[in-house]
Amino acid sequence: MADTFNLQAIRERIDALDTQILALLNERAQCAEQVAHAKLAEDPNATFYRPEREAQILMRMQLLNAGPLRNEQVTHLFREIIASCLALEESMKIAYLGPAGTFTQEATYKHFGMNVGTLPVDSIAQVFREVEAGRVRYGVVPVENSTEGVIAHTLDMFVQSTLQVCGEISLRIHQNLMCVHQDWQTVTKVYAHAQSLGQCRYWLDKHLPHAQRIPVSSNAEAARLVAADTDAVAIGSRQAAPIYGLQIVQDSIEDNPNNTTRFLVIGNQVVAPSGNDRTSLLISTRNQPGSLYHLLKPLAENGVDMTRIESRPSRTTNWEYFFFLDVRGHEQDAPIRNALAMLRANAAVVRVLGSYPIAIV
Ligand SMILES: O=C(O)C(=O)C[C@]1(C(=O)O)C=C[C@@H](O)C=C1
Repeated sequence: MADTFNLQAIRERIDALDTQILALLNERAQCAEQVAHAKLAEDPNATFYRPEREAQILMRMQLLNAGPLRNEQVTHLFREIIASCLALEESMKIAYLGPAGTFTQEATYKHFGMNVGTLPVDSIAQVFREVEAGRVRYGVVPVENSTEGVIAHTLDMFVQSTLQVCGEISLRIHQNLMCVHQDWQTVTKVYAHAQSLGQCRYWLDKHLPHAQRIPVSSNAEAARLVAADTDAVAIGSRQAAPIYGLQIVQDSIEDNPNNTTRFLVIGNQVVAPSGNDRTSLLISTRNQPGSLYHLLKPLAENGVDMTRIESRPSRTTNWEYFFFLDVRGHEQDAPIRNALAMLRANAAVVRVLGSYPIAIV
C-alpha cells in the first residue's frame, strides 16, 4: 500500500510503461510500412488512406476501453497514432475551408491528426477544385449544423462535381467571443460568419443587444478585422484567438450546448463497408404529381432508414428540385441496392455521392 502512493515508485512505473508503449508504437508503425508494401504489390495505384479500417479500429478501441480514460480521449489518441502510421505510408495534404482558425481546420485536424499537411482555401468551391485538379487528395467542407441547418453551398457543389464523399466528421462547436481588450460590453459591432451569428442569436440578444451583427466570409476573417478595430468583437473558434492576437473574453456562448457541425471528407475514393456506414444520395425527380412519394416509397419498402432529406432548386428549370438524402447503411447492402434499383426506374437522376463510416466522436 505504501508503494502505491510513493511518487518515485509511480514515476518509475510510468517510465517502464512508456518504454513498452514506445516499443509497441514503433512495432505498429513497422506494420503500417508493411501494409503499404502489401497494398502496392496488389495495385500500384493503391490508396493508403482507408476510412473504413480506421473507423473499425476506433470502434473496437471504444468497445475495449475499460477506463479511466474516456472514449473520446482514447479515440483522439488512436486517431493520432493511426495518422502517424499513415504518414509513413503516404504524405497527405488536405484542402479545407480556411483561413487558419476556422472550425473546418479544427475538424480537419481532429480527423486526420495534428501533423497532417493542409491547404487552407477561401471557398467551398475552391476545396472541390483543389481535389478535382489533383493538387490534394482530399478536402474537408462543412455540410450541416445542428442549430442552423444545412450549408446549401456544399450540397450545390455536388450537382456539378463528380467527387465522392469518403467520410464525415462530427465536431462539437464552442463559440467564443474575442477582442483586443476586456471591455467587450461597450463595443458596437460583432463580426462573424452568418452561421456563428445564428448559433449565438439569443446570447447576443441578451448580452450585446445594441451591437450591430455583421456577417463576414469566415470567423477567421472576423478575427482578422477585429484585430484592427477596438470597437468590435468577433465570434469564433478557440484556435483563432492566438492566430489573430485576440483574447477570449467569453467562452461557450452558443445557444445550444449540443451545438455540433458535420463536415464531409471529399475525394475520388470509393470506400468499402465498415459495418456502421451512411450513404449520401443525390436524386432529381421528374416534375410530376407524387414525385416525392415515388422517391420515398422505395426506401420505405426496403426498410432503409433515412436520416436526412434536403431539397435544393435545380437552377436550370424553375420549380425543379434536387433532393439530397442520407440513409443508414452502405451502397453494397442489399436493402440500399434494391431501393436504388427501384429509384432509378422512376427518377431522372440518382447518384450515390458516397458510402462512408458514420463519424466516431
Ligand atoms: O490497415 C491499413 O490499410 C493501413 O494502412 C494501416 C492504418 C493503421 O495505422 O491502422 C493506417 C492508415 C489507414 O487509413 C488505415 C489503417
